[in-house]
Amino acid sequence: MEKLNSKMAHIEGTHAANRIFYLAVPQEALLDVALPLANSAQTKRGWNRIIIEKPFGFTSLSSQRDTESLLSRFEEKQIYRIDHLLGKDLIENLTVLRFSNLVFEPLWSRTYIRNVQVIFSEETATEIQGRYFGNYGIIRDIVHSHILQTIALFAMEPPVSLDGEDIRDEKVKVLRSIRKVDFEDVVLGQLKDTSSKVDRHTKSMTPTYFAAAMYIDNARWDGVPFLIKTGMGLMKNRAEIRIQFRHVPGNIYRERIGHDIDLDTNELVLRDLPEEAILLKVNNKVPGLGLQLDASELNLLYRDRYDVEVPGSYEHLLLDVLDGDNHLFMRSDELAAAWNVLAPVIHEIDQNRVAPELYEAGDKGPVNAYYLAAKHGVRWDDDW
Ligand SMILES: O=C1O[C@H](COP(=O)(O)O)[C@@H](O)[C@H](O)[C@H]1O
Repeated sequence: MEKLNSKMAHIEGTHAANRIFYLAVPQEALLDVALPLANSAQTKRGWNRIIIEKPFGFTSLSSQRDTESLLSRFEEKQIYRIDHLLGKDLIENLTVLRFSNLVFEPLWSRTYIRNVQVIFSEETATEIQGRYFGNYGIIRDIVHSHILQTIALFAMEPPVSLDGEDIRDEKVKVLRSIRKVDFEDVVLGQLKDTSSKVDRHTKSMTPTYFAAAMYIDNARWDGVPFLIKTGMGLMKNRAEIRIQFRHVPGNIYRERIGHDIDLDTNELVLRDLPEEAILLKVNNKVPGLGLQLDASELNLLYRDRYDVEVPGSYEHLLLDVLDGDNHLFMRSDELAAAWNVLAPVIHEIDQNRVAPELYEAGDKGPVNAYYLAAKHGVRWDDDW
């Protein structure tokens, strides 16, 4: 680190200079790199920021130890825990849509929302063959940061401003309000594969699929199920948030809808994959004589609306680091709160060697996820 410091000082010359250190190192090596760096490689002629790649700890305890050590050498505002999936436009749009349109924010609560679904699935299964995923699994890799941060941004109260700390203050309140997940409301899956590498992980029982029902115990979200499902090696790449609204009370068109009323409540879909779009399902009169209703969608397909190249999510987040905008990066208290949500689930899995349900590559994932959703009054809509 001293050599690194001299080398950088040589490049910087006599100019004022800021430094960003980007650490994509195994979690076990984090402190071995970060602490000497803090001692010997920081510039005194500008600011220093440190980017840390996930996973953010292996257990709640190891994460807490890492955080304490990091905070003994760095200030909180220097630390950027990066999860590139949070750099997707879908995530930023979540708050833009909600807080800059009058038509959404008044509906954003238990009064009008029946359930929320957060879905992230990937076709690829290559990642799970690597050492990292094989050891960490989908809960630490995707749920801990990506899914919980998405829920926090979705469910938070309006922040005082767009300042990173104001947004983080609201996110942490949501994370701290998530009820302890009931293990009955968890489905674990593992990709069935006959190749030797994956077979090794099959024996390790690392989950490659996770579905759960979560509840946020606060005044805004009391009783609203947040259904999450995420997995690798599934039938399609899919990243979306689906918001299903309640039934229209005393709907005078009930008879005209013609089929299952459950299918015909309004639904808002914010989608990143397979392609970026915002969809709103509304009931509409079928053209022609008579009065028959049909569920159609108002469709904002990005590729039709915008002729721009969407920057990669790393580009977005690295620019945020340069700008000192930390709202999409987990603060230490958010990290601890996220561990509090998931640590009991991870503990239960490890303690009782809970066997995941096996599923075929290219399939929809464990059938139990469908029972789980039904138990909470949700039907996964795989087609719309
Ligand atoms: O962070 C992660 O993201 C990738 C997916 O990233 P994308 O940019 O290809 O959408 C995922 O495969 C990996 O498991 C996870 O750690």
